[in-house]
Amino acid sequence: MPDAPHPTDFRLQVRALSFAYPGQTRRVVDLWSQDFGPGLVWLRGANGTGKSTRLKLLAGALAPQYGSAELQGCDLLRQPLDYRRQVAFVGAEPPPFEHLSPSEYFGFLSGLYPRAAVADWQQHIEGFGLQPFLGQPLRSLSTGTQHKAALAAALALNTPLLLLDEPLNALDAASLAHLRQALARAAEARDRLLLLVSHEELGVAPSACVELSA
Ligand SMILES: Nc1ncnc2c1ncn2[C@@H]1O[C@H](COP(=O)(O)OP(=O)(O)OP(=O)(O)O)[C@@H](O)[C@H]1O
Repeated sequence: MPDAPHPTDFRLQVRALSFAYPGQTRRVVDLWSQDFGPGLVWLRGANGTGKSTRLKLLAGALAPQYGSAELQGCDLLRQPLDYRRQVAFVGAEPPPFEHLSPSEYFGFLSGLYPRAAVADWQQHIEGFGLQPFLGQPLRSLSTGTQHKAALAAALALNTPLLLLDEPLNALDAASLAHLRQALARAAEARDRLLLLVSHEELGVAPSACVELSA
């Protein structure tokens, strides 16, 4: 008889998720079904295979025309607030709320996400060298510094699902080393998933790779 699932086990089920951008007939994501367990999963594929679009769909930032996803028993479409409280996403765009400083940005988000941890935020501030920028509006910071602030905040929210789009891009050596430590920890986790898209080598062993074909 199979073991009963452990209460902390992680589960994301994607079912027939389908999406075409407005005004286009071609579906960039077409009936995508996939089961994900915990750890660090690398979503790979050639340019234009819809990797970024898939992360945005799973983040709830784009609405699918068909299909859905279930995260820890919460349905993306039927329970959107409960679902989104379990997801953090860092895309290619600068973080929203550009008038806020990194400290205010994390303070705002930590009120929305139940597992956000100030101690983790401080550890990522240090790892990404963000101390000098904590009080400055995000919009006044360089693109790389904004990206690091977004990564630090997303990592410190400790959501069951963390989605990162090209997180290694444009990072200085010390920040890259810090992010790689975080990726290595994510690969060991049993109660959460870090799903990432990267054209760069990760520098750590992922738990699994998902290869998309054109
Ligand atoms: N906002 C948008 N409006 C219309 N089409 C879009 C939009 N964003 C992406 N696309 C199109 O959707 C397709 C998939 O794009 P997406 O960025 O998801 O692919 P990707 O696999 O992440 O690509 P890459 O490896 O180049 O980053 C592409 O053909 C792209 O031109």
